[in-house]
Amino acid sequence: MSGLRLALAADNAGVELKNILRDLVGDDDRVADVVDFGVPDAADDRAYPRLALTAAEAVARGEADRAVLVCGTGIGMCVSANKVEGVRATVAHDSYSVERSIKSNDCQILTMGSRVIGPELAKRLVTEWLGYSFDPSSASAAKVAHITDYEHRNEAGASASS
Ligand SMILES: O=C[C@H](O)[C@H](O)COP(=O)(O)O
Repeated sequence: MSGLRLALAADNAGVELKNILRDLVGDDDRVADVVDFGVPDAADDRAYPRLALTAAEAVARGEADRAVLVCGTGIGMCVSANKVEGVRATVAHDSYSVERSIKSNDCQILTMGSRVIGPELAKRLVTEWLGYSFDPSSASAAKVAHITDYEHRNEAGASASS
């Protein structure tokens, strides 16, 4: 895959790792553009949902193809981003989960916890993550479509069992 437009965001717990990852992806030929939604440094204490929702909305609008979001655990960023319609976000700190988040689940957003993972492993995982793409002709596609269908039906008041 080439020409990815990436969004990045972090709260003050994750900003140091986010900035390290920004340098990494900025040097990656597979990345066409990087938008950093902040925070710029640890003095900025905006809460993680504000950063996550801003970045996830950019993904939902198609302004970014994918995003990497960092907080202390990755959990708050993940929970927040998943509230945005059309977004599939996951926290992942291991190689297999990172791979399957794309190949099985077509997740556009990877979240990480700076208090969970070290910078070198995080850099390696993001480098791997950039190399994966979802195959819309795979058996996984219908499963992901079920999620999307639910979102659309839920707008109309349907239930998960319908
Ligand atoms: O999931 C939340 C993040 O880890 C955040 O960086 C820290 O949140 P807290 O201050 O509420 O623990």
